[in-house]
Amino acid sequence: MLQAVNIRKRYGSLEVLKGIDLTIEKSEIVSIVGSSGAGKSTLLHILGTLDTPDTGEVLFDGESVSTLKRSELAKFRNRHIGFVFQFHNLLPEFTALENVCLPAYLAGRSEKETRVRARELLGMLNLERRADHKPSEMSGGEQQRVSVARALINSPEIIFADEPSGNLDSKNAAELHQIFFLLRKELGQTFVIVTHNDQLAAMADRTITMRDGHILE
Ligand SMILES: Nc1ncnc2c1ncn2[C@@H]1O[C@H](COP(=O)(O)OP(=O)(O)OP(=O)(O)O)[C@@H](O)[C@H]1O
Repeated sequence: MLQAVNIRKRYGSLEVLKGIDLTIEKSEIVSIVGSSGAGKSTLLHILGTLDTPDTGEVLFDGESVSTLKRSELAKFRNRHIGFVFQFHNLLPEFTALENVCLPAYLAGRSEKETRVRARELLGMLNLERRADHKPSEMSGGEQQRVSVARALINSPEIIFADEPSGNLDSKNAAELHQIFFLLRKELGQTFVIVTHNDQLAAMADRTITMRDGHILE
């Protein structure tokens, strides 16, 4: 599904990624671990097309995204990729349901169909009773689950998560991790997750360890 070929990235004199090659298969849950500054988030942002490599290529289903223009890339990202970050980034003035629906509206999907799907996803994530609540009226774990529903609304091929449980207590973190595996079982969802959480890394199908801009075998 996803292939990265010889990805290099430099910030000034600092070479952050030093030739990364990796492949992600459909329905895999892959964790990326490594010490602070190893280049994990930089790699995730490049794989997720939020950032561009200096050299190398990212291919989705064999097609390179490096030739896409900025506007085409935004459209591609909206349709094919979901993101979950450490801080949920929900819009505070909107309800859970509205937050989940937004990426679908941006993709031009109908309001009626979107709201039905958003309610289904909120139900899967045990949030049906929170649909009309604003983020400030929900717990941290609930807010993060809403951001997972938002990431899923356009049925992306792949979800990239950067420290998704980094801001949660251990109970809510464990619940979120179970949800990733539930979504893989129910929807065949593919995940690439940067994490410092040993429990999540141990549960993943595959763990990629980074050190100093390289992947350790
Ligand atoms: N926009 C940027 N400009 C300059 N340097 C950057 C930029 N983004 C990242 N870096 C540097 O690149 C290196 C790798 O950063 P990155 O965030 O990818 O590491 P990480 O492995 O995700 O670390 P952490 O676990 O602490 O989040 C760090 O030294 C960081 O300071």
